[in-house]
Amino acid sequence: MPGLTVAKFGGTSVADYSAMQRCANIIINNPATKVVVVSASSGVTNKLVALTQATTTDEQSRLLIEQIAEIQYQILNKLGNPSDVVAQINAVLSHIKVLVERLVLSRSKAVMDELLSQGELCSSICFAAVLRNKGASANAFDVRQVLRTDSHHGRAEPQIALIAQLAEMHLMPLITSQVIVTQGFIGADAQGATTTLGRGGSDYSAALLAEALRAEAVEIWTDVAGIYTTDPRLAPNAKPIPEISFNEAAEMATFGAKVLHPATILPAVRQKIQVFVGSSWAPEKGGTWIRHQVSDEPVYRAVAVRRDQTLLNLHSLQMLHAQGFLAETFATLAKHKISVDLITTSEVNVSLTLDKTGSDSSGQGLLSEALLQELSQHCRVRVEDGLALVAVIGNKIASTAGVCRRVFEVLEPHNVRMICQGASPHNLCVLVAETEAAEVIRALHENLFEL
Ligand SMILES: Nc1ncnc2c1ncn2[C@@H]1O[C@H](COP(=O)(O)OP(=O)(O)O)[C@@H](O)[C@H]1O
Ligand SMILES: N[C@@H](CC(=O)OP(=O)(O)O)C(=O)O
Repeated sequence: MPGLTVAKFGGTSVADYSAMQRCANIIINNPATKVVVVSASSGVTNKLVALTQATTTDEQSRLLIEQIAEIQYQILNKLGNPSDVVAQINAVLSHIKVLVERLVLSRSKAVMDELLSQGELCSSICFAAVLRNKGASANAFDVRQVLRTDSHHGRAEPQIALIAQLAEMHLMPLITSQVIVTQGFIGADAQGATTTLGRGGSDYSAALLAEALRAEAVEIWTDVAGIYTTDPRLAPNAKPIPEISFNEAAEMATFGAKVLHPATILPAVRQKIQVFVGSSWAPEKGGTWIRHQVSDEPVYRAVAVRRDQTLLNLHSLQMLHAQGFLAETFATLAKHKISVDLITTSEVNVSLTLDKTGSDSSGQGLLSEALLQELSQHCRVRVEDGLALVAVIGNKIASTAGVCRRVFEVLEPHNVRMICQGASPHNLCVLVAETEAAEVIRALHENLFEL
């Protein structure tokens, strides 16, 4: 649809009534916004994840459900408790209780996904009501009617062609006359079972819907005024980036800039849809435009960090002058649905880090006992945790002289476990102890952006 904007509001932006009001003003001020994608109110998905854990006691579950209800009731109270909206929220809250009981009987991943989806269902119902309260014609819409995925619960794969067809059929006719408020993060498989796209997946949902509806722009409204040269919480001197290319933004997201989910960029790249990132607290501050082509492509664009990294070190004498060791290793990892991130090799060792991007919504670890046992059959396996991947992101990094010197001069006091450079023109990354990551980020940011 020409001129259409899809706007996504993250958890902090729809945390409570006043946050929702700020977002409603943003929507009302831009008549091009016809589709609104919301995350669960801040903290709700974490509480739902806690409810899925086998270790959570009945008493803890009761408290968690009470806290989730309290977040919704505070919003409803400020709205004057409209009876239809209260009834819808109560129905969701009752369903949460039913799902928690069902999980006690069977720890099914399908039930877990359905439970996790309830946060987004609540926030979309409340947010549509906030918009109506301000005079807008707005309704909540169940995204599961259009966001078709496979059945890989916890990390479902969207089915692009079907999403386009379903959106054309069910969503397009609605947006000619009203604003549709729908859920990020969740979808449904061919049987109608609820699925989730992995933690932080609402940005991805917004981009998928924008692609399906052939929108002109996607807006990601969050709690920072755009993408910064590094996480402003880590380095107070981080600067906002007014414009950035798809490639650079994708690298930043992949390497841990939490402000954007890594998969968000894919639909935008496919359809050349520009993406805006801004602050719902201060929309007047502007933000970052992510575009296909940008006027400036500096060598150093940003520094990002991805925490909670696992290094897998595989040692085997069979590797020496032999063929097939890596093929066998990767086949085993693929069988266990693990994708490898970084890799370095020596004569008898391979070190690799695991890709946790869009990791399973249930928060379960990637390395299962079965996988480790299978790998141990053909090599010695050592697992190192507590690591963080720090990435310098920019352009022509691999072909610019002096980059390594500027990066390594600040790394001197730190033990670097692994270095990857050269595979991509857009990054240079180092693996360091998680406890040193913040210091490494600050030092790199100072050296590359503040001098
Ligand atoms: N390079 C960066 N630029 C801006 N924010 C960043 C960057 N890296 C990490 N962040 C963090 O991302 C946060 C926003 O992401 P998130 O909390 O997932 O938002 P939301 O709940 O709106 O989806 C910011 O508060 C900021 O701390
Ligand atoms: N609520 C989901 C999806 C999401 O994207 O949230 P947020 O936009 O707040 O990161 C989560 O917490 O993972």
